[in-house]
Amino acid sequence: MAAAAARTVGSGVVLPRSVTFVTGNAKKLEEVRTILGQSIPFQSLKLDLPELQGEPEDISKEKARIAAKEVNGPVLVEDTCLCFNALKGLPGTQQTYVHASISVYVLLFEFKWFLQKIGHEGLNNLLMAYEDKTAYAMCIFSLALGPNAEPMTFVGKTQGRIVPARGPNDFGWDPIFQPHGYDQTYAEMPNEEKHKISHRGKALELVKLHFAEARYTFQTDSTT
Ligand SMILES: O=c1nc[nH]c2c1ncn2[C@H]1C[C@H](O)[C@@H](COP(=O)(O)OP(=O)(O)OP(=O)(O)O)O1
Ligand SMILES: [Mg+2]
Repeated sequence: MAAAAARTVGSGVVLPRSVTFVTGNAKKLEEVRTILGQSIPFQSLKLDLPELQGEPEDISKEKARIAAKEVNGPVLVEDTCLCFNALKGLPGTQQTYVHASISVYVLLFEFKWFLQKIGHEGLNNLLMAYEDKTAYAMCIFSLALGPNAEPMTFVGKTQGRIVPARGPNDFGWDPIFQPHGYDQTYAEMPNEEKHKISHRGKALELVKLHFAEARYTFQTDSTT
């Protein structure tokens, strides 16, 4: 996971200032604020980072590199994707992965544009011909301690399935994702419930753990 983590664990590394969480997505920021609470001092910056392509982990790391240069300081970014386990030959997707040993294709969407284009119903329709409606939500946070530091990544995954939309429509594909073991969609769940089991909640637990171990201190602590 974190290449630089070993170097920082227990060392109390001094950072020039608190970490900036960079995102253009207000709902993400709201969730990150709620989940992190007072555990990590951070400020936020609204910046539309480029929608990159490639392996999810590389996308997230590259976002962090770009953001760290912009901010010229420590940054945290994240990239989220929804991955359908059994969907072949979808036109126009960015990535097609062969999954494990069985030749099931996993399609990774950049949902920002995809969801906007075809909507919740469209996403359900894509799976109409397939028995396998399973999917997973994946969130990859990248932490770069500065513009020249190699980003560390923290991955959270939640398994579930794609269902016809239920619940409030105020965050992306929340209404069509029903996590395994629950009879509610993300959108129907109370926020605290979602955060306990969500891709973002899990990834942020790892981020918190890293901060607890690394014991960063900040030269100018501009906690907002
Ligand atoms: O928990 C979530 N529940 C439902 N939908 C979600 C969630 N998390 C991200 N999403 C949506 C937002 C965007 O349509 C796409 C991810 O794209 P992604 O590039 O990571 O987000 P973004 O461009 O909106 O913000 P950013 O500036 O941080 O890149 O999935
Ligand atoms: Mg984005």
